[in-house]
Amino acid sequence: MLKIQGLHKKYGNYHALDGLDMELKDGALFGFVGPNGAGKTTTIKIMTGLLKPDQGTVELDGKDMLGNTMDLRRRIGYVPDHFGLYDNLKVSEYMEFFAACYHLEGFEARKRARSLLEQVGLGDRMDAFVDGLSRGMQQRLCLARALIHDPELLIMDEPTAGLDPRTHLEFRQMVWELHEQGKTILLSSHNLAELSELCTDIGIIDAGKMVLSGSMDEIMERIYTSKQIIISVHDEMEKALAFLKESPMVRTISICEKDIMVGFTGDEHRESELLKQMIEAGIPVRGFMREPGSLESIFMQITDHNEEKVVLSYEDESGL
Ligand SMILES: Nc1ncnc2c1ncn2[C@@H]1O[C@H](COP(=O)(O)OP(=O)(O)OP(=O)(O)O)[C@@H](O)[C@H]1O
Repeated sequence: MLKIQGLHKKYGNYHALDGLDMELKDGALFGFVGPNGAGKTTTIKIMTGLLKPDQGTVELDGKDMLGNTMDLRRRIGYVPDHFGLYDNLKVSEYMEFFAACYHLEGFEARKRARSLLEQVGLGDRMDAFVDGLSRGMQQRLCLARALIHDPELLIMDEPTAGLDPRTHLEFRQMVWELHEQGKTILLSSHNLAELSELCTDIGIIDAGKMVLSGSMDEIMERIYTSKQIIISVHDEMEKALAFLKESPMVRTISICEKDIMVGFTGDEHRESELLKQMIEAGIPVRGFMREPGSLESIFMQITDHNEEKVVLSYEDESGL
């Protein structure tokens, strides 16, 4: 649906986006994750036509959008990180104001506003003033506003920042329902754990570049296979090493104290095959396990610039 290629954006001498590529598939619930200052908001502002990049393309269904921001805005609903609400309006007036921006007026506008407000749980707040709403309610109002023109793609920048746990949970439920109803959704956050439970796809941005992206299943598989297998054998170390060198799925072998660390490209099934073959070859295996690791630990490694980037080196080698 949305394809971004080679985005560059500088603020003065600071390179906020440095050749960012990104693809958002039709129907995806995409988690756009990165540490503070990684370039999420800058990317989102370019996607929504609010900021011009120095270089790069943004296409929606194969059509260039940078020169066609009116079309872009018709097809996208945007919830910014700062709500920018008009405090002195009533909730219903606020919704009707935005409906009018999309040429929706009168009965149709009121009907659509009421239906959206009910959907986000603000049906009983039509006559309340916007500035009297709690932060969670203002967030939901912003969401209703972003849906007023029934956009195909909904983009939300850090939507859960500052929400208490209960409101947070309700918000996630709402996002999930919108996704079930067929909306393509992009949510940004610096909290990977939060998005990994909700999203179908994840893109991790760091220092203005997309460093890892794909469906949750693909990413979990990559993470799993990027972890080494730790094998310990009773004596017979040489025999074990000779065997492993011949195994086609073994990518790297190193020795750490008495353990053999094996970079292995196979899945869980292949992993148990390897163990079986080692035992059948008469190697006295005492221990055999994958290194523990999680999406969160990989995120920390990717975004900690002092550490080796495990997933990236794996990606480079495997060509995935
Ligand atoms: N208008 C601006 N002028 C100068 N620098 C800017 C401007 N907007 C953003 N930046 C800088 O560009 C970098 C990327 O900012 P951006 O807001 O896109 O990151 P982000 O990933 O959304 O961060 P956060 O999670 O903190 O909101 C940051 O270092 C930020 O300080």
